Amino acid sequence: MTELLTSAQMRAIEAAAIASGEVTGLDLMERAGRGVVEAIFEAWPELAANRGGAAPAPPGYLGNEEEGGGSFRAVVLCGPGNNGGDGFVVARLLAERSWEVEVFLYGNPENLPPDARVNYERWRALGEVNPLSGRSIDIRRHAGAVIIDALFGTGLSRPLEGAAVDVQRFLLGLKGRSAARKALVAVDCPSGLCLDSGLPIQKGAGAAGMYVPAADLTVTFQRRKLGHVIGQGPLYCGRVAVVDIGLDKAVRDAAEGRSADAIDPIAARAFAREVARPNTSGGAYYSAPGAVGLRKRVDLHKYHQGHALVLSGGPGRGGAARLAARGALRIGAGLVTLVVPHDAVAETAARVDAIMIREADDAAALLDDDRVNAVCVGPGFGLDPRAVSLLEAVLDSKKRVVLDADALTMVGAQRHLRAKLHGGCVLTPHEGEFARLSPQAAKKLKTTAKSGPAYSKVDATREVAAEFGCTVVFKGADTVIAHAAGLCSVHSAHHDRAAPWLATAGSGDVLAGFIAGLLARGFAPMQAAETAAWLHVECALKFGPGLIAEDLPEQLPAVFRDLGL
Ligand SMILES: NC(=O)C1=CN([C@@H]2O[C@H](COP(=O)(O)OP(=O)(O)OC[C@H]3O[C@@H](n4cnc5c(N)ncnc54)[C@H](O)[C@@H]3O)[C@@H](O)[C@H]2O)[C@@H](O)CC1
Ligand SMILES: [K+]
Repeated sequence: MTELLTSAQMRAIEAAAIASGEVTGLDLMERAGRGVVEAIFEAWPELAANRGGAAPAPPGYLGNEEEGGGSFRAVVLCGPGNNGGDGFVVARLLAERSWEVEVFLYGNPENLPPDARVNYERWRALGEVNPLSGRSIDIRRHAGAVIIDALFGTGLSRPLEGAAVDVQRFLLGLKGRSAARKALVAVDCPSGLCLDSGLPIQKGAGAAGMYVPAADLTVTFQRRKLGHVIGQGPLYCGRVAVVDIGLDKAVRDAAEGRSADAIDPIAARAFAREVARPNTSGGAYYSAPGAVGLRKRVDLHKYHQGHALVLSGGPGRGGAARLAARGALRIGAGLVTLVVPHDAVAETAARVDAIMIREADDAAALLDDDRVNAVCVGPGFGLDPRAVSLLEAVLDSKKRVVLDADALTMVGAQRHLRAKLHGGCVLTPHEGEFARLSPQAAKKLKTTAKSGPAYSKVDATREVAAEFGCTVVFKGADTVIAHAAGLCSVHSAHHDRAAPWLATAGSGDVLAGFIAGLLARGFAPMQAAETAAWLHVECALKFGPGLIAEDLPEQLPAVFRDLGL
């Protein structure tokens, strides 16, 4: 798990590091610019060929063809703040490697903040700075160039205007004509994108994302920001490289609440974390939540691995619950029982073997049984009065429960059910279900952001988790998981974890079953949700294209083997 920072958190961490005397702003800017250059060479090794990166470059000239190349070209677009400052560093470092570098500045050099100003002057010793305008960048002259977007980073607070918009349009015009430019590299983020939400900051609705050209590579510093992994961020950012600028300790101190006064306010707000490979060590034992991991202890029999109930709908509607039950069993619950209405028993019995079946009339007795320690309710469940009273009984039992699909619809519509939610509940809405749970939060999320930081999926998920007092898993390619107390994780299924074929009927039912199975095994709700979200994508990646929901639980054995279980 690594921290995902907001812009304010990053600023405070930088400020605290500078205030501590450990580092100066100029050092950080130099490391940032150097990191961008190194990330470019890592992404396109052929670009590192100029001078082989070895000989110190003589300053004061550009594009010396005789000095071993000099044919690489960069256009650096610098903005009015420290993001622009990073751009001047990049320009200098590339020029020192004999690149032809052309630099444009949006704004008045007199108004640059001090560190950016220093780097502006250092660049001026090497080359010119042109005022930025849409026309100033000639598409033909810059064919084949690497374009560095250093206009705005974490400081973006309002929509782009004037020449900045012209330039964005120009860059967008290049889209699809890959021969025209070598690459678009964004410093910290593609300018116009809000790094707290992954949403473009823009003037009007309808123009969604119009002025944020998608980068091929985004180079950010120390940690990914939320905007890199949620909303439209992953689409705009391209590949994201994270460069160490020496603030690792400062980030960890802040996240763990060890910081000096300057960072206290952010330590109080929980840091968001990125969901990573789950912990596989330790025993999972349902009576001892906390000491958990995916590895099963050899000395425990099936009752010690928990017993999950999955509530099913009526005849012809049990497929979703069966998928969830299969998921719960495969992920390691010791026992899984499908609870089905009387008239659906025969149909269900014809479809399952290792999963037990009980009639819905027995639900009360099952919910009274202490060995039953997790419930999954919602997939294919129905919305009729029988469903409502069963859901009520489940919530009254205070057992850990995953609420999905129809259960979310009922909770969204009925206040008295909502009042029964508790800390052991995990809600797993997709976008439509989320809007039923909280129309206000969904509306805010859909409103065009005219100023930064924009309201984000993390804000929305945290808000609903706090309001309902439970864990909320807001699904999507960016899955956000929030705990009532504010703890929050993001699982971003993009780039090397992109699994678009997960968007298939029943895949959410399997996820609900995975979470229920892990709850049965003794995982705490937040941990069950994080681990299930990771494994769900892992199963999809393992199977690949052509996946249908039934395939997901069947990939778990191979995934577990890969984890060394
Ligand atoms: N502070 C530091 O020590 C470091 C900062 N770094 C860089 O600095 C960036 C943040 O710098 P800044 O805080 O100066 O912010 P930016 O450079 O992102 O933005 C500059 C300024 O532009 C103004 N602005 C915002 N939206 C605008 C708009 N639409 N049109 C015109 N002006 C607008 C704001 O006043 C903002 O302060 C990071 O993204 C990163 O690239 C890195 O160099 C690492 C070290
Ligand atoms: K930028």
